[in-house]
Formats: sequence, C-alpha cells, structure tokens
Amino acid sequence: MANLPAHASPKLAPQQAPLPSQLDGLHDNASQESGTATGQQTPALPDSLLSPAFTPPATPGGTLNLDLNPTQILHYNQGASLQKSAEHTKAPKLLQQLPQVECVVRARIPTTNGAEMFLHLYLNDLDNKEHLAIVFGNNIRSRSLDRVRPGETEMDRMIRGAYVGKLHPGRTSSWIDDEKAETQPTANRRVEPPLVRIHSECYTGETAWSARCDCGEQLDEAARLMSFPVEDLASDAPAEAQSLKSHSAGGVIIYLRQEGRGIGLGEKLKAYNLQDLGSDTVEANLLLRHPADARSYGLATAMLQDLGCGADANPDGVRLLTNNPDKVRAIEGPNREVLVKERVPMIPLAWRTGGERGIKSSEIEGYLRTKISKMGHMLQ
Ligand SMILES: Nc1nc2c(ncn2[C@@H]2O[C@H](COP(=O)(O)OP(=O)(O)OP(=O)(O)O)[C@@H](O)[C@H]2O)c(=O)[nH]1
Repeated sequence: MANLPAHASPKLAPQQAPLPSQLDGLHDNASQESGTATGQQTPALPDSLLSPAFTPPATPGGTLNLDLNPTQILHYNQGASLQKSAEHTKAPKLLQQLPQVECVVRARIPTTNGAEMFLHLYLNDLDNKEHLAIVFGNNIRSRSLDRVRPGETEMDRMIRGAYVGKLHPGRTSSWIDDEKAETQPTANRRVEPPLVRIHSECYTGETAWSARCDCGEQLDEAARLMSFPVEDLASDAPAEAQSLKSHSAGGVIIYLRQEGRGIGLGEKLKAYNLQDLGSDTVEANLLLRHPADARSYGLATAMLQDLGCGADANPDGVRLLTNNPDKVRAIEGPNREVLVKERVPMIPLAWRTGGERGIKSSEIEGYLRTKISKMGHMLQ
C-alpha cells in the first residue's frame, strides 16, 4: 500500500483526453448501437458528441493555488518547484510530499439527530477550496488549530474554535473550561483506532435528493457509526458495523470538495445526461474527456495527520470506511503517513436488501454494478 502516491487519481493517471484506444472505438463504430450491456467498452456515439464543444475547461479545483495571501498562515515550502505561471490550466501534479494544510476555524455543530460534531475548516497550498473535517467525539484535535498564533488574545482563540471543553457565556480562557475543570486537550485518550471516512462532495446525492448514487446514504451512515454507541445501531446494520468494537469513540469524516469525482458539478450534470443517453458512469466521464476518476487524496492524508490520526501520533492506524480499495492505498500517503489498519465496508442498504430498502431508483443498481466492474469497488 505504500507505493501509490496519495495524490494520484486512484484508477488512472491524470489525463485531459480519453486514451487513443477508447477514442478508436468511438470513431470506428459510429453506426453501432450505443448499448452498454457488456459494460466493458464505451459505446459508439455519433462524432458530433466528440466535438470540441465537449472539451471541458480545466478540471475544477485541479490547479495549484499559490495565492495564499488571505491568511498568510500557510508556511509552504518556498523551495518547492511550484511555478506561479501556467499551472492553472494543468492537472494536479503528482507531488512527492504531502500538501500543507491549516485548520483555520472549528465550531461545534449540534445535529438534527441529537449527536454533536465539530466542523473543522481547512486551507491548503494545493487549491483554493475550503476542505472540511467533521469530527465526532472529543478525542481528535487539530494541531494546527491549537497552535498559538502570534499576538492573539484568548477571545481570538475561542472565536476560531481553539478551545478545550465547551464554550459558554462569560468564558474567558481557551485553555480552561471552568465549568468542566478541563485543562488539557483530550487528544490521545482514545482506546482503539478511530473510524475515518474520506468523502467526496456530491451536491446531487447529499443535498438534491438524487437517487443516482449512494453518496448521501454513505455520508449519513458514516456519521451514524461515529456518533452512537453500538447498542443504538439499527438492527439491519451490516455485520461489519455490528462487529465494530465501539462507535462512541468518535471518528472523522474528511469532506473533500472534489465534486463529481473531481470533475465539478457542471461536468457531472453533463455526465448524467450522457447516462440517460445510455452510457454508464465511467463511460460518461471519458466521453467528456475527463478521467474516470479525477480525484486525489493527498489533502485528506495531510488533514488526518494534522488531526493526530497519522502514523506519527497514532501508530495503531485508522479504520477506513470505504468500498474502494484504491482509496485505502491512496490515503496512506507516499510514505505511509497514515496507517489503514482495517477497511470497514459501506454496503448500500438497497444492495444488501436486493432493492427492498434504501435508495429506490432504476439507476442505482447499474451505478453500483459499474463501480464493481469498472472501478474495483467491493460490495460483497
Ligand atoms: N463524474 C461522476 N461523479 C459521480 C457520479 N455519481 C457520483 N459521483 C461522485 O462520486 C463521488 C463519490 O464517489 P464514490 O465512487 O461513491 O465513492 P468512493 O469515494 O470512490 O468510494 P467509497 O469510499 O466506497 O464511497 C462524489 O464526488 C460524487 O459527486 C457520476 O455519475 N459521475
């Protein structure tokens, strides 16, 4: 697992266009029907679909952001060979080192189901997006957030979330929660490896009720597993979840802003239209001249390290909630900065129950089948 750079798209090297072999199939078989029964090859489509109009702009977020002036708190390596010039139109570089990340603010979020979590907002030196860490429990703390900033007051620290315990009216110290007499961060008190979920943004599945994918269910399920003690698990929870020793130890969802497997919402919506025209989720990306998966995970690895979940502070590793084996390798980082001790499957309810429960749509089964056959996902 150590060999794959954390920044690599797990399935394909970054590319701006389909492989020649994929394009050959399209041009040579223009008259062929666009059926997807075998699921092995991009179906033939009229040449008109391959017009330059389909060439997307640079993958959203896939640019190096060297304009860090808004905070000036990221001390990224000036010696690195990153140039400020034409990088903005290129795909992300396969860096040998993890990007630098900084948690700039954290806040307590009481959730609608009664559980509480702490939302951590990160900046970084790779892109200009606000990536998030959703932390459950009191055992996981950000080192960069806790670090003392020159000249800051106690009120400054509390406003940016660098406090222990809970805020309450009249509190004056970020270090001492006088209502709890807690003086130290509770980091490193955990008894077993934390649960971790690396989640990529999906507006359609998480906010717009889309039943094309399982993203919304996965986000909810990850939060549920991290927030409640084992006895509160639903009776139909998968066996793997039932066998987890504890769910109340907390965990972290790294929420990466790489919508649509990294191609952005606009391009994903085009991909949906191509899916309605007969392509599967992988073929649609390729027809739009995107990689099947344009994501990278270096930021997630760096955020986990900052949260004390890396190998340096947490040699027992983490338990990663995923069905995607490539994600396991990628998240460990170029030098195994994070150890994945265990992969915990996230089998969608609809798949487990043969469509009786969970997401109801004619699209979801094909979507999951394609993830198994073309992206190596493990749903068994
Ligand atoms: N391009 C594209 N992206 C999609 C589509 N459906 C979902 N996504 C995106 O896929 C990402 C989620 O990826 P998944 O493949 O479900 O999950 P994964 O993260 O690889 O694997 P798991 O950890 O097992 O969930 C999100 O960014 C979604 O927006 C689609 O049809 N096309």
